[in-house]
Amino acid sequence: MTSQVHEFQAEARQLLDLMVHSIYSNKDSFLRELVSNASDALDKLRLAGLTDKDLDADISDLHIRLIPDAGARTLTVVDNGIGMSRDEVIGLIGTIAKSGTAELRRKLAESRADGADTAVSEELIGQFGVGFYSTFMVASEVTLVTRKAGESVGTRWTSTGDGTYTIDDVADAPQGTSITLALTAVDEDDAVHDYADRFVLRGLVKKYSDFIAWPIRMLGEAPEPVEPAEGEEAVEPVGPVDETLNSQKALWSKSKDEVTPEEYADFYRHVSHAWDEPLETISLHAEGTFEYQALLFIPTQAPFDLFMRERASGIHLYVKRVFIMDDATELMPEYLRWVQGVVDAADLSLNVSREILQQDRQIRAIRRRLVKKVISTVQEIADKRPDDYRTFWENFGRVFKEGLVNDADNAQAILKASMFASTHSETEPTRLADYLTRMADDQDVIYYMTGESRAQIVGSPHLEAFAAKGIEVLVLSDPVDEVWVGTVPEFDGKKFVSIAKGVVDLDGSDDEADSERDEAFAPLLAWMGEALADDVTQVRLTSRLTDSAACLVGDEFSMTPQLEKLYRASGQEVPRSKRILELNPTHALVERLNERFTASDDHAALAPAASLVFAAAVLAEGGELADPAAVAKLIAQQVADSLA
Ligand SMILES: Nc1ncnc2c1ncn2[C@@H]1O[C@H](COP(=O)(O)OP(=O)(O)OP(=O)(O)O)[C@@H](O)[C@H]1O
Repeated sequence: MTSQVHEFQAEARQLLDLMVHSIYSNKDSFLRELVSNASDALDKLRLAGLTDKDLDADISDLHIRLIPDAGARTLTVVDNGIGMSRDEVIGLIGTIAKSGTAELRRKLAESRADGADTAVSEELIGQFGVGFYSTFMVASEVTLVTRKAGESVGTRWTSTGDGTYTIDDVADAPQGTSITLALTAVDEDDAVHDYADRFVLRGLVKKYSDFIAWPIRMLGEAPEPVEPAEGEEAVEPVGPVDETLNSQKALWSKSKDEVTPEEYADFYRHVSHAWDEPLETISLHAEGTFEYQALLFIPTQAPFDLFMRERASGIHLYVKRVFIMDDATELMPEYLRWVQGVVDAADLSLNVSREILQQDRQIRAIRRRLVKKVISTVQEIADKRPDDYRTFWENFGRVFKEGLVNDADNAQAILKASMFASTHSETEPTRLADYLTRMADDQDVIYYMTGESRAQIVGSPHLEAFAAKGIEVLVLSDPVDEVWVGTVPEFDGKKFVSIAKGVVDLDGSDDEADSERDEAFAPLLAWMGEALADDVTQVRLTSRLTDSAACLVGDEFSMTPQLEKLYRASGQEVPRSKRILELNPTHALVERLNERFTASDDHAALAPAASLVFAAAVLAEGGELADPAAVAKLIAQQVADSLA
């Protein structure tokens, strides 16, 4: 195929544009990205070499090489790794194939609207990770030459970072990938350093990529020619010597006090392809039956694709320092999918397959231990670093809570490390332990209400008497909350009780007065139960209301309307369940209804009022009316009558 000019995909073009005009403060990071990609490519080739005996590729001396050229002002980063086919180059480099692209597009549009101010672009780069494109922060033109292991023809890709790139075939490309940057002018004020300078490169590799497992080599400066001493023969000039710039030490095999926080942070960015700082680093060295080392990170920022179905695990699996796979989902449950890092197991085969991993006893044991460690670390952050914990919770809380549904064994530990909005404070969520300390002596359960939003829950009539009596109620408005409250019965021996279900007795009952009142209302309640039989199972009195006339409650085991809605949204058939209509006997509307009911036998005349009481209860909790038009008609009629 001949030379072809292609256009970048729209998102890729916008991202590139952001890079070319970058005000991102850390320009040096382009090198970390290139080395990281090269290292991944070497990992992949070694693995392919181990598993595919027929692969025609040389894996004898896998390495990365930096070739600075001060005269030409270029820097070339070469690896002899897996390389890319022509289609892969177009697919991987010309487009952003990552999930979360829609989100990226939205953010890019926002950043344009804001005139791409620094904060937006830093945040965007931090969350999305721009990888290869970061080269355009320091290069006016980038040329990539690559040949995939096992293929005979290579590909050249060139772009100046405007809207297009050029693709050519290259007959004699060496296996692997070489990326040449035509460097822009040095601008110390803008943090663009001299990337053709060996001294600068040595420093950057040491700083960002020291732990990379493959050697990163560079030819040193040619030694000054030695003048022969008088009478001696001229010394043969020696060429420059190859240096290895990194120590190649696997950070996960070191103990925590041997590694600096910066080294951990750079390693985190390498494994996660993220650009933020780790919020916490967990290092585990297990000996005994199953020997393994793990180095895990809790990120500061949530990645774009946290909620995408196809998001893989962030755990890289190694066996005795050999990279095996970068998405070992078997090692971390889905609700901890934001954990990034490395697990290096000593006793697995290098050829281990996914199927084997799924059944492996050792993997299961490691996973159990890692899960407990991650949860206890979250709890420690919660106990000791409230600000960091808030950051964590805002980013990952909703996902973390999925564990309450999926990991019964750890549910109590997850609850302990979680926080929940409550009526105690509008802005500050509460830990459950704190809720317990605020409970009155005679309260022995934890009250909660689920709903679609805080506003809807707090405005619902069910909460009235709780608010009036100052009883704290958890305000649970994430979809996952609807589900976990059905599976986790209690915390610390205290039952979770929905204030929208079952019977509530908050008026400190005076039994005699109650039974008189019940008698007085009984005929009305029975009649209303029949009149509204299509919509409710029963009509009864309640003490949970103070201002409203009526509300709807489920029985203790029924689904909430929100949960029904969630099921329907996920395509499952659920019958619309009827609930109980509760009336507030101290409300004028209910009192008058009863007076009219007892005064006349023409009960049918009260049917519209009964229907409206029910409709108002549905609306008050933010629900949807089955027949809004009919209700609107009823209202019009009743208002007209009252104005007559
Ligand atoms: N040196 C290389 N050898 C082989 N493939 C490469 C190389 N550099 C990049 N690639 C391929 O191109 C893809 C895109 O690279 P890029 O750096 O843009 O993103 P990334 O590394 O996948 O993720 P991130 O943007 O989060 O860093 C890589 O995933 C890899 O498949």
